[in-house]
Amino acid sequence: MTLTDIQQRDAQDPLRPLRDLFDLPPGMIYLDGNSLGALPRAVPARMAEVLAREWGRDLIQSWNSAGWFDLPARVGDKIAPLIGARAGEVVATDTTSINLYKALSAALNLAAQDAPSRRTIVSERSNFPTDLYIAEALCRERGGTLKLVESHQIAASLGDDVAVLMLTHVNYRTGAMHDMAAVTRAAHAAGARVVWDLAHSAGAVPVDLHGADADFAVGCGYKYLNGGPGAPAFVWVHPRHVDRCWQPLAGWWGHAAPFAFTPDYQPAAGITRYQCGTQPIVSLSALDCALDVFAEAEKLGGMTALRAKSLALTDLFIESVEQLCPGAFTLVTPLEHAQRGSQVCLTPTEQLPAGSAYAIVQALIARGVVGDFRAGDAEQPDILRFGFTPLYLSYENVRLSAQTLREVLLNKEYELPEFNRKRAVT
Ligand SMILES: Cc1ncc(COP(=O)(O)O)c(C=O)c1O
Ligand SMILES: Nc1c(O)cccc1C(=O)C[C@H](N)C(=O)O
Repeated sequence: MTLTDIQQRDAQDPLRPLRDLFDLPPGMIYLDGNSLGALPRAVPARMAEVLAREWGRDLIQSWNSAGWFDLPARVGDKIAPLIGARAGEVVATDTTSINLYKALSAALNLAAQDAPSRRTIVSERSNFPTDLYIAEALCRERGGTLKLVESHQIAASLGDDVAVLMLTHVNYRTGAMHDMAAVTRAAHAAGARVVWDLAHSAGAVPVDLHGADADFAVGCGYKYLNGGPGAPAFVWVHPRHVDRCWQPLAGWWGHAAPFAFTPDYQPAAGITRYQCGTQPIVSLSALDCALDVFAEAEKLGGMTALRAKSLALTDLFIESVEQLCPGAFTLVTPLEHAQRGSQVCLTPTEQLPAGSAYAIVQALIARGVVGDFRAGDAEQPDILRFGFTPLYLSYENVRLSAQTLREVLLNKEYELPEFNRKRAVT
């Protein structure tokens, strides 16, 4: 595809107006919205209002007058249509790790009621570590077993000991996406329930939790939902399960009558019981405001249009890297659209020095193309990871990123010492 073709595609892009809703540094091509979403332009003014008026002037009254107390549910209602949930079924609260603890624990509680011999949690070895750590801790606490398998072994691993299958919909290192409906169907047929981590899906790919008949889901607020660093996460539980048991962090925000201050715990009906304690209202307000971008996106075709553009962007990046950096990288992300999230991951071939992935990413960042690096081990290769947020990226951005990658390789910039110094966050 020529530059003129690419520019024509941008000119015809129906989602083009959405880019103006973001405040991105001039000259930067931001390919890391899968780790920390960009700042929506409306957020700073909203934050100033929250600080000056809601906190500064109205103080304690804002719990009622500014609706602070209901904010987790209101933000949840904005997330619900992006993940195929209904109004009143989602709360924005706590972190993904904490919500996972609550959801997994509740799923184990359901199994303890329905089929007490089922005490195993199955997950993928390549799942994001926090998911595995939380599952491991829960199993230690409750005497269950965590069984880790490869992707192709999931169906075969669902024996009659399995209570829960815990999966991340889009893998953080490879960008590979599960068929949520098919996997959920297989798990249910085997007598297990499924907890889905939507960290790399919510706001990036269409998700239909009800359509897939999922059981539990959690996800991040700071990635494709653009809620800002440390933004609250979210949790959803299917209505058939939600009132059947407590979740373990039964704090007062999940009580049926929190201001009755009774000594005993009575869980609130529905997803409210998945709240624990006082929420970070300033952060929640930023996420609340950031989600308005998706209301604008809805007018232009919503998640279906965003998905079409995301696939076109990742296709163009894959094609451009093949053309401009021939033989330099192996594609880690699946080529098949149905199996691809909204990111492209590459690993260097033997054409490049071993261990050069980190330095290549740093050299790209120095040139204004921001992706990230994920370390590998004996089984998994080092990875250059590029997230493509269709809300604010253009086709020209994509071509320019591949051209910049070519220049980094031609100039051997990965050899420079300043790009080989490892920082704490990669
Ligand atoms: C799949 C997945 N789950 C969870 C998390 C993060 O969880 P938390 O928000 O608790 O740090 C991430 C990324 O940080 C992730 O990629
Ligand atoms: N959650 C993060 C953090 O607290 C600091 C730095 C990066 C992150 C990330 O989002 C990592 C991310 N989940 C990943 O997919 O690698």
